[in-house]
Amino acid sequence: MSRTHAIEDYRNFGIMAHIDAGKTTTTERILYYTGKSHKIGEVHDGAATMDWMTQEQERGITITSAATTAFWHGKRLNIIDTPGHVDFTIEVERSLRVLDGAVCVLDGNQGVEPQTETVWRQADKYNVPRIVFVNKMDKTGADFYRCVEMIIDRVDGKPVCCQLPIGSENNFKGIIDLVRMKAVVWDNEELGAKYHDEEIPADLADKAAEYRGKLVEAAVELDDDALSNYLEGVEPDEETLKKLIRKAVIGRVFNPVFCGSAFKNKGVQPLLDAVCDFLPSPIDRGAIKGIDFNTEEETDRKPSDSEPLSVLAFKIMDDPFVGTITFCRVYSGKLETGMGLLNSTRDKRERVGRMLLMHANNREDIKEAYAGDIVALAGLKEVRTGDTLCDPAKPVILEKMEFPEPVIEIAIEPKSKADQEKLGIALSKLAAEDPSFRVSTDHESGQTILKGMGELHLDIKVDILKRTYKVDANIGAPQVAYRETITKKTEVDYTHKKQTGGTGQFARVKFIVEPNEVGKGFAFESAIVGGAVPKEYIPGVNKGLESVLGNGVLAGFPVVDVKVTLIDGAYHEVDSSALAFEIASRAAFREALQKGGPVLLEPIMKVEVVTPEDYTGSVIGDLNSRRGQIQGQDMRGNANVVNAMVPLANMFGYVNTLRSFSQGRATFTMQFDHYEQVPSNVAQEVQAKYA
Ligand SMILES: Nc1nc2c(ncn2[C@@H]2O[C@H](COP(=O)(O)OP(=O)(O)OP(=O)(O)O)[C@@H](O)[C@H]2O)c(=O)[nH]1
Repeated sequence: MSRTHAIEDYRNFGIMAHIDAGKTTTTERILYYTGKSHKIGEVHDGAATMDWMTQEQERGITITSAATTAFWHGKRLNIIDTPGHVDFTIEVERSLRVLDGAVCVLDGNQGVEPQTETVWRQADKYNVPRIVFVNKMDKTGADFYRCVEMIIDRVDGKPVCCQLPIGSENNFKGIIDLVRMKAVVWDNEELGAKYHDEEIPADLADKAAEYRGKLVEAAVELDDDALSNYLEGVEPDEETLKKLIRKAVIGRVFNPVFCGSAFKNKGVQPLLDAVCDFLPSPIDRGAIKGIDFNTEEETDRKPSDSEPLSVLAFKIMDDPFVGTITFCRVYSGKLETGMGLLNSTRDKRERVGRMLLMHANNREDIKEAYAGDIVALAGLKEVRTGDTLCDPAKPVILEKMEFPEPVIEIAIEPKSKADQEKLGIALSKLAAEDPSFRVSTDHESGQTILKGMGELHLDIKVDILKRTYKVDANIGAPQVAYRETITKKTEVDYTHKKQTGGTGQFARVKFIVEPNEVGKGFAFESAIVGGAVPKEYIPGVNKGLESVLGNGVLAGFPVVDVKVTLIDGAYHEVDSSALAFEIASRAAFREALQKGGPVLLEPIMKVEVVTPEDYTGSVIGDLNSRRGQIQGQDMRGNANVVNAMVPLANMFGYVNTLRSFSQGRATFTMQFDHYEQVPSNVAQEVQAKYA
């Protein structure tokens, strides 16, 4: 066996969108037209091929990213489904890492929505080239040109139209292809599989000429020859124009815009052509950066089969038939079944057992995979999302992923010993799959605490625990993940002395404890000169300090952004030990936190409410009563958009409140923004509740 497609003919791409913009429907159509899926699974039937898990189907949102391989006009497409819900941004980031390009799907009526903004910015962060598909052109109120404007206003994108819609709402018939200057019209049969070229309708000729002009002007900027020809009145031919657009996308100079209606089966095939023509191949993306496992020096891996093997695990899933499967992207080299690998992130050996290629409705066992491929490996022992797998003889660690801190937590109490065991196994699997989901044990109560990015995120985990793993448990109410810090610099001098029969314990430490920069966490430094505290006791000091970090003095929340400097101390030849220093440091640190003006910090969420004008007053009044700070208001179409910063503590159950006073017409999204000091009256309540 060898490669079926040259690496230049690969398109690893994702579809990103705000919830409900039509990602799943568009993906379904793509799979149908590429011939791998024989029945279109409508989302409202809950049968969409990309929606794998029951939980997702019931909720109608795509939670997990699955990767599917399809073929179109000689190109090999790996479609990586990215979830749109705000609680799962981590999944979006994770898939963005392994994409070479993306299609950003907009709802033609809603345009750029809050979550579109979020994923757009994430795509900026990972330098992902993208094209835009304005979907739902058949929907009442759909407005292609407004969507294009919103790409500029909302996300500072550079939209350039490559198509224009013909008709809209019920009369949406097809598109004008501005590259070929042809109309493309769909026949209403075979689910839109048939379509044909026509001349551009006379009433749209001027508009088409105007937008063609804009497209050509933007494109010729990318090439001196094309520009000078253009200035002399010679337009680029079709092939040249396509090349220039491709260059613009890959260099992230502008974002070509396409349109259609996935649901009404129009526009998807030209979108696939655009994916092939304009999105980058792995070669266009170049080498991936990494760190040499042995020398820790920077290195890279070129997208080539002849380079040493490097593979990134980006998604772990439990599959009912195969067990745990790990979705991986091969960046360089050749991967074969039976091969021994190094998980360089964890310094653990693995063996490639089964290797699968996922198609829309079947999975194919394969023996070999090449640079650029996205495959699923079954039976790996200990791989987590973000780990690198590589050739043990040429080990490399590819870029590490960063994950935000969870802001919400719930306690879970298994009902029986058997449930306790099932819970343990299930939690370790869930945590491996999703690094934004954490598990810890409460110091005092001994309860198991689940931590996540939002209410829905944890809801879904609990659902999986109960249904997939059959864990019977009591679940506590969701709680805010508070933190503690200090506001003042203090000095403490503490001596631990104990005489018990024979040898005693003696240790003295003197610390300066002060606020650290926000977000910098905890820092410890020893400024001891001379031998006031011998080196061998420093680890004891550190251990003592760290033992306090998980359990602050106000209400037992984690302590953050504190800096401790050891400036002096004393020891005793016989009675001192690391343990004595640990005890002294622990007590000293607690004393310093008490004296340092301790405060509680709470997560503040960025909230955006979209509401019909009639309810704007109630929305604002309600947000104010939730300690919200209104940041601004503006109009989107005929709806009012209210932006606010609101403490997470006051956002529980907001979805129901909003729904009831707006008759279900207002919607909202929120995401974590920053931690902020809790006002003192509220802090007292929190302390009373937790302390
Ligand atoms: N009118 C119209 N409705 C569409 C179109 N595309 C999708 N829809 C509908 O919009 C709803 C959401 O579509 P999905 O494909 O599930 O959207 P999604 O972006 O995958 O949603 P999540 O997976 O929940 O993020 C469904 O009811 C679709 O039938 C379209 O082109 N026109």
